[in-house]
Amino acid sequence: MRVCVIGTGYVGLVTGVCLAHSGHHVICIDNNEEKVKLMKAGQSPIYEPGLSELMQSSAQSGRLEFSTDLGAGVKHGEILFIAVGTPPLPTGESDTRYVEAVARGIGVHLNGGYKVIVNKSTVPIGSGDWVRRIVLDGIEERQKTLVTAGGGGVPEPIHADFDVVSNPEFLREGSAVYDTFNPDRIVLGSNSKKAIAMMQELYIPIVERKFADDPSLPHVPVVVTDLSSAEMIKYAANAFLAVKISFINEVANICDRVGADVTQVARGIGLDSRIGSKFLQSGIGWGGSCFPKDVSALIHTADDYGFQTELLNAAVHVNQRQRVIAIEKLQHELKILKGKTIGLLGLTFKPDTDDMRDAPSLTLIEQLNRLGAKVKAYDPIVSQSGLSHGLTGVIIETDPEMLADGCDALVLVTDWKEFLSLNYEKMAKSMFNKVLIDGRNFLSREALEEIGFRYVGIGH
Ligand SMILES: NC(=O)C1=CN([C@@H]2O[C@H](COP(=O)(O)OP(=O)(O)OC[C@H]3O[C@@H](n4cnc5c(N)ncnc54)[C@H](O)[C@@H]3O)[C@@H](O)[C@H]2O)C=CC1
Ligand SMILES: O=C(O)[C@H]1O[C@H](OP(=O)(O)OP(=O)(O)OC[C@H]2O[C@@H](n3ccc(=O)[nH]c3=O)[C@H](O)[C@@H]2O)[C@H](O)[C@@H](O)[C@@H]1O
Repeated sequence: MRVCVIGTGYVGLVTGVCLAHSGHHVICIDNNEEKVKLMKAGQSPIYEPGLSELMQSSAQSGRLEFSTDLGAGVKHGEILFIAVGTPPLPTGESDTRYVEAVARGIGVHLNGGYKVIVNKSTVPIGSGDWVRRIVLDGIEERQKTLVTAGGGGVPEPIHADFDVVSNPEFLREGSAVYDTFNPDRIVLGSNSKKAIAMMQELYIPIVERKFADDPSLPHVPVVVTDLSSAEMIKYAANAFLAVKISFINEVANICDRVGADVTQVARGIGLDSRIGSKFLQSGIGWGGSCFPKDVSALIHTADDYGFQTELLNAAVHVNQRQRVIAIEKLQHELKILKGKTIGLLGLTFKPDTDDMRDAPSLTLIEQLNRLGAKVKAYDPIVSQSGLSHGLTGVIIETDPEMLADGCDALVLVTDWKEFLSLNYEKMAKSMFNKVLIDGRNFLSREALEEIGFRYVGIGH
């Protein structure tokens, strides 16, 4: 099928590349010229395992193109994906201005045959109908320009036939390509049978697990709903996962006090199939570009209807406290932090991504600076990129041993695999105090204690 994906962030680029790999003809549109130039040259603007290889092979096959020309993209696609960002406003609401600009742009360029317009971006509940209206506004805008250009004559009315579908995305950064080819479900929300049928056809290779790790698994379930329910599924899924992490973090804090080990507790409860073992890893709190913004947006939506969320507010509150738990632990070990040097192992909000949006490391840097500590950091991706990533108040070291040099404590912030095999013995030798706060319960307490580290986990 012919597909146009508008917005080439994590979601748009991965969607476009994976659909092209599935055999569709895809044009990816972005209004950032630098990004498009990079992608045309075969380079991925984001770090995502496996993406560059797939991007290059799809481009070579002629099924994947990149452009800044929205008009060309709209003309090409039978299915038009809106995949631009919906960042949080200071109020917690979702900023839908980029979606609005794209929907209007689609309307301005729409002409001819039937199109399915897909909301892939995470958008507030009710946005499907709103997008429809904005597209109609765009069509009207174009109609007016035709009247003006026609010098007063009556131009032909623009023929534009389209439906809107909500198709929320559930991929995780760091495993986005894997998640796209191995989804737990595909959600399609629309009141148009024709649009749903086209979306089902588009996803046949993925539903039939053509590129899955285990092609013998049953087909991927497709959940067909109305527009609002599909939009709600996205928010409810992220909110549930955030609540689950806040829950285990609360349990970890109790473990710390009573002397239990949260990693053993998580295993013990996670084997109950009603609970499940995933997303029970306690640590220094959830972050990233989506959990914080989506939970806030859902709280805000409820508030718009005069409904006060209790559980979601508590999950956010627990998370805010958790994001400074490493500071409490450092103060407990080192007492005064003013003048001390703290080394952060990892900066990104999770491993295998270069994304720094709402990363817990940012809270730590800010708080440590406020308390007068000197902050250094090493991150496998951020340190290599040579870019500052807009970070202030932190010295970026180029290797873990330089990071440890002169430190009073190390804090493991991101569970990058390479941190499992660092030369901690050598690192300990150049530290003033051998304290290691393991913010992800990731390293071996026994091995580190043997080297002489004072190891402090989170409820562990
Ligand atoms: N990042 C993630 O892992 C996930 C994100 N989502 C949702 O997907 C949406 C996109 O998220 P990301 O990919 O992280 O976004 P992003 O912020 O990384 O990328 C958005 C892209 O859209 C482009 N753009 C903005 N306005 C445009 C316009 N008028 N025309 C063409 N391109 C335009 C930007 O240049 C940028 O490349 C958001 O709603 C997000 O909540 C959903 C699931 C996972
Ligand atoms: O809407 C989105 O953008 C995406 O948000 C999350 O994906 P992502 O933010 O990439 O990362 P996660 O792996 O979910 O981790 C989010 C945060 O929770 C933390 N986390 C995760 C799991 C866990 O057990 N404990 C824990 O603290 C991570 O360290 C990270 O800070 C969801 O997992 C995706 O399904 C969703 O599509």
